[in-house]
Amino acid sequence: MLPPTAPHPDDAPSRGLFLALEGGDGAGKSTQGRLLRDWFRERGREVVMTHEPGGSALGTQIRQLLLHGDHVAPRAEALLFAADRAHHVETVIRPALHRGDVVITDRYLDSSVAYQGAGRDLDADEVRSLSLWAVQGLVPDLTIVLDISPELGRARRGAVHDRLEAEPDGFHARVRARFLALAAATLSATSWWTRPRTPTRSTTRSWPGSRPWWG
Ligand SMILES: Nc1ncnc2c1ncn2[C@@H]1O[C@H](COP(=O)(O)OP(=O)(O)O)[C@@H](O)[C@H]1O
Ligand SMILES: Cc1cn([C@H]2C[C@H](O)[C@@H](COP(=O)(O)OP(=O)(O)O)O2)c(=O)[nH]c1=O
Repeated sequence: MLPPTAPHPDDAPSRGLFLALEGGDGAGKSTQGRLLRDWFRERGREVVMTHEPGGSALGTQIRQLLLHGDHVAPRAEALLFAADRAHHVETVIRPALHRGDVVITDRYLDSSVAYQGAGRDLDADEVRSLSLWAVQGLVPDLTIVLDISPELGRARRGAVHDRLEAEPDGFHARVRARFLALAAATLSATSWWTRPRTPTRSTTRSWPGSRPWWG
């Protein structure tokens, strides 16, 4: 496992707010992200809405390889998601937080733990520490996990499937179980040493229709 890296000097407590939306495919992350963005904008905050994989120009190319290319070996897959995340944090997320903006990302580190660490046959702790190394310990102030069953997720997505979405329901069931376990472990075990004052919190709530989950 990779050793912990020193916190990045830009991650001072005075920076912006970093929120991550996580969950299975079709859980409603984009929908809730837009509602959250509007909520903050109505209150005068600058909001950067972004996503992984592909939240940067380089990331767009990595996304193509990951989601629409041929077979990718599981370890190569984990490294490519981590590379996308490293570049995304360095060029998009950290500068926005430094300006004091609210950053809302559709997927972040927990997606790698769930998809590569539980969906694939990789060690989840190793996958987490790979990503923590890639982002120099930057964890969200709040992670919101939206829960969905593999069956409902598939029904919502319709006929179009990328390489990960095309995995069988058993894969998505393992991913779901890991997301729920991450949400249950309200304070992530790794966040306290990276940024003790702003630990990652996770929660699960169901919500009716397309209302915001906090409404
Ligand atoms: N609460 C909800 N109830 C029913 N359908 C929803 C709900 N939230 C989102 N949807 C629909 O499900 C589909 C996937 O939603 P989306 O927000 O794109 O999910 P994700 O970003 O997690 O893949 C979309 O067609 C969206 O309109
Ligand atoms: C960020 C991330 C995503 N993924 C997967 C989850 C999704 O199946 C896929 C793409 O993300 P997704 O949010 O579904 O993108 P979109 O809604 O635009 O299609 O990548 C991982 O396997 N590991 C990761 O670290």
